[in-house]
Amino acid sequence: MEQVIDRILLSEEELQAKVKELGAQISADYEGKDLLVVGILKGALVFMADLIRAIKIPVTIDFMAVSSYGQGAKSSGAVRILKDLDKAVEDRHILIVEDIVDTGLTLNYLIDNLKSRGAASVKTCTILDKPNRRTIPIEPDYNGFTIPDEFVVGYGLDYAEKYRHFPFVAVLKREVYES
Ligand SMILES: O=P(O)(O)OC[C@H]1O[C@H](OP(=O)(O)OP(=O)(O)O)[C@H](O)[C@@H]1O
Ligand code: HPA
Ligand SMILES: [Mg+2]
Repeated sequence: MEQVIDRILLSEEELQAKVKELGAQISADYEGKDLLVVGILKGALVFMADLIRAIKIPVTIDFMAVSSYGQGAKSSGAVRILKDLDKAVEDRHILIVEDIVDTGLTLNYLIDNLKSRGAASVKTCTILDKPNRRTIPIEPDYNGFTIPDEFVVGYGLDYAEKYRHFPFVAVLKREVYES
């Protein structure tokens, strides 16, 4: 299994400590507000599960699934909604939870989409940020780690749907996705 890994970038311990910090910050910022946490499937699954347990105020959760990467390591450029929210979000404070902001395409699309539905506010939280790859100038409101421009897997992130279950974040060997 580990033959596909070039190196571990973030250990399980580092990730868990950062999630606790983010949860505390979000709990303080949204104190007294009605917060809807929206996880973006599938990548955000693992981070979302940890983050909501680190948030100490009442929240409700929902999910969307969008896809721009498909099977490969490159974005196709177009965002598609594969699964929409269950309920209307008018007048709700929304926190979008992502695993990574890369080109910014997905997050930019989601922010516009949810604002156009009349949300009271839309903020974003990601565990990883890869700013060198940005094509749309957008910054997450809450970010765990800024990482270099390398393809990473684990903690929810996949390559061709594999490796999401690694409890750490690792750089994939180039030969895995360039072969
Ligand atoms: O900033 P961007 O360039 O838009 O890239 C980030 C998005 O790409 C990945 O999703 P993907 O389409 O691979 O779906 P997945 O979450 O199911 O893996 C990732 O989970 C983010 O949602
Ligand atoms: O580095 C990455 N790894 C996995 N999925 C991704 N989606 C955008 N960037 C990445
Ligand atoms: Mg993916």
